[in-house]
Amino acid sequence: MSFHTRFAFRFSTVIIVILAATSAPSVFHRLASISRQVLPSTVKHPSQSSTMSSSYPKELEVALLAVQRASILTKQVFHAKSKGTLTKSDASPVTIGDYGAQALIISALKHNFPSDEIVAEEESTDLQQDAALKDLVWNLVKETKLDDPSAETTLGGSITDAESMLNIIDQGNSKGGGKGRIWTIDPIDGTKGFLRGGQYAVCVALIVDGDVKVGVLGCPNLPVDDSAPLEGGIGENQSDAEGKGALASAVKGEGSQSRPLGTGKLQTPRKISVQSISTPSEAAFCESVEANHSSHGDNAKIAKKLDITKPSVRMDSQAKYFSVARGAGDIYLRLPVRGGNYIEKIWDHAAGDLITRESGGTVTDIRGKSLDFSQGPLLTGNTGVVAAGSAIHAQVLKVVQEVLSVE
Ligand SMILES: Nc1ncnc2c1ncn2[C@@H]1O[C@H](COP(=O)(O)O)[C@@H](OP(=O)(O)O)[C@H]1O
Ligand SMILES: [Mg+2]
Ligand SMILES: [Mg+2]
Ligand SMILES: [Mg+2]
Repeated sequence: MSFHTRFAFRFSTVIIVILAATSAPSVFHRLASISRQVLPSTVKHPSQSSTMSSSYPKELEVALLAVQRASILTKQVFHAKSKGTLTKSDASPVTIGDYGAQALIISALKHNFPSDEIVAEEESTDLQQDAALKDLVWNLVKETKLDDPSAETTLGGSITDAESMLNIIDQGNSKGGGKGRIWTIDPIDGTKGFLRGGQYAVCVALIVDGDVKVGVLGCPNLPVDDSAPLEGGIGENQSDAEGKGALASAVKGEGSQSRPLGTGKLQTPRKISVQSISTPSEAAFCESVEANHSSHGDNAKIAKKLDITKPSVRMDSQAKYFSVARGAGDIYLRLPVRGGNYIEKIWDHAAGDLITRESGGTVTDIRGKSLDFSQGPLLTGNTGVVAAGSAIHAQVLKVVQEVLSVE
């Protein structure tokens, strides 16, 4: 790094620390006031909520609270001018928000379920080599708390110092697989969306013997209102202003729910379900903003063949799964880019896949196979994703296969 680059970086580091310190109270205040205005009914304590009847009550409660707490951290970074961005070896971005959220989530999971394994997206190597960035992440992590002390006690696992934080980030290094209890974490899914002020999601799922049992998605920039129309555009005007911030969850066999994201006690959840359209021509469909993550051209051909007239809605992250699951969108296509050989990662899909299926949707790859989370960190057995309401999925898949010439 040249002296000038180093100076510029240090300078931006100082600015972000100041911004984080000065903006945090107002962000908290604003969030508290949002939850008072929009969310009148709060549950008394998470353990008394509807998570009680679940077959994974503790797992669901901890995952919900962990996502909620990590989202407080990501929202602070979202509002900061400089987000402490590094470029990883695969040329993708990672920010102090990704590292901080991962540290907080892993500490809660390890505290509550010490023998479970974790497959998480980030690792601390780049952070170890950058003391300024590490301090920045540590400052965020140590300051971020839910505003309900009993929820903080439930999460537990407070991190003592920056070095332990690095160690905790790297506890998400399990190789995954088809045996035992494995959590998968995407601390910020849609980092590119996060950086450009669009949609992003904090994602946690529990996989047991290869099968997703619990899924939670925190989407700070999605509307609280499940019936709000899908927002288009690439997201410059998407934000976590009043009325935004939604938390989706599902437990296998028990349906799926949405609730306001909040900052402390879990809010009362509502059941969600896909929209009951029976013909794809009425569908609203969503796709990645990034053209190299999913083939926009093939999506357009498929939409045309299905007589879909509404323009596709482009949004980043697993917010797409959540949108289909609550009936705001109807179809999410993630089609392999021609000539590419990308293999999808489990943390980009586990929570969204379960939430969509538990909402009455069907999720397969382009061959009609269910997503297989038992193969390690990668979805090596699958190509692409076709998610839609069960009533229209077969018709959509047929056209996907025609357009992509899938045998
Ligand atoms: N060439 C590629 N094809 C498909 N997905 C890709 C990709 N490169 C990166 N991704 C994944 O796409 C995710 C974002 O998805 P979307 O485009 O739906 O927002 C990224 O998650 P992260 O942002 O967590 O890194 C990343 O894992
Ligand atoms: Mg990433
Ligand atoms: Mg991701
Ligand atoms: Mg990510």
